[in-house]
Amino acid sequence: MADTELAAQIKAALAAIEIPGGGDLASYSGLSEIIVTPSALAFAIGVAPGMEAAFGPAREAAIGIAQQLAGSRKVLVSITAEKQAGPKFSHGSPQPQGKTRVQGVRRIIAVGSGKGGVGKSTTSVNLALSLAAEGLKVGMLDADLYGPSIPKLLGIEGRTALRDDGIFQPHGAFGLKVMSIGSMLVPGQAVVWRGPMATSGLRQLLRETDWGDLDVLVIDLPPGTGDIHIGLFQQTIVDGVVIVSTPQDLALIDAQKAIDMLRRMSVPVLGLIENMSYFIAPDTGNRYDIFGTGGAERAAARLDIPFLGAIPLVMSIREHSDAGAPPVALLPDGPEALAYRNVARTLLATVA
Ligand SMILES: Nc1ncnc2c1ncn2[C@@H]1O[C@H](COP(=O)(O)OP(=O)(O)OP(=O)(O)O)[C@@H](O)[C@H]1O
Repeated sequence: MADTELAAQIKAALAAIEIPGGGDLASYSGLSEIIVTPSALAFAIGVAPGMEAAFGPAREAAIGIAQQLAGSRKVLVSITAEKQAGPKFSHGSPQPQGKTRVQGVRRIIAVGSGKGGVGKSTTSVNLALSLAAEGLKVGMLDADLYGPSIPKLLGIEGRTALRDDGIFQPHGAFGLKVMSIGSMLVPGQAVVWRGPMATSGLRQLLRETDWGDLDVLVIDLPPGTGDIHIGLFQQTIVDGVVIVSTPQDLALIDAQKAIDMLRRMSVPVLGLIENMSYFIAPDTGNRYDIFGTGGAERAAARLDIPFLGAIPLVMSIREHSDAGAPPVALLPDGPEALAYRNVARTLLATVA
């Protein structure tokens, strides 16, 4: 059956569910679009603030109905309270309420960047592997719902992450426990989740994954500052965020914006990593500071945050990463891996 047909069939079946205040779920204006992917089915029920609990039974019934029709797909049905007026962050989002920890996860370190393409995901993966090399139990969550690249970087693309009881079973990759929205998509498929639905999709990935017992969960955030960041920081205790930047000024200006948001939301900024900092010539091994030196370090000092280190621009990082063999796993004692591992050690010293 085509995805659109299945979505229509589920919507029709939701007419059997009564909602608080009268009426049925199928014709309720707060019902989002029903999204069907090869291995997941997701929709959200938007409710007025304070009505979340009242809609609980309708959500349960919707999950039951959707699951019957969805086959082996993982069903995600979220209740999202509409935004209410209140003190504004950059996006006019609600004030943070109770933040909680994720079961079994001792620390969460998120990796962000001011803009896309600075190598945030590559850095996240190698940072997570470097923390594991220090003897920690490490998990990795790809929160970049709009461009999940972790499955590709860790060589788990195209593998679904499901378990019978509806709880996600993370993938094992190079000793990491890994979960990504990308595990539910076919390669190249765009994610159409937006706004509150993306936020609650991420919440489910975070909370409904069997992480077991982790010392650290590294979260690869989307670039910039958006609903996903705000939702995560409002609901979850994040021990700190590491910002990845390239040496160019423009990228640093964007990084400053991200740091500003974190400060406004009282999320600790653990430090700045300068990626693609200098170029190592593959033939001679000579170092070239193609963007000048020390830009990120000076920016870190100006922003009063730790400078965690610099990662060189090396062709082999790109080639190996894009082939699903991250340098820290492939050659843990190679020069590229050592650059990441030094950053991880500095980070651990900073956190300690
Ligand atoms: N230090 C590096 N040396 C060489 N290439 C790198 C380095 N870091 C990242 N790259 C390459 O740069 C490209 C972008 O990296 P990556 O996908 O990690 O960026 P990103 O900031 O996460 O991007 P997006 O915003 O799209 O998620 C990739 O092809 C990656 O292999």
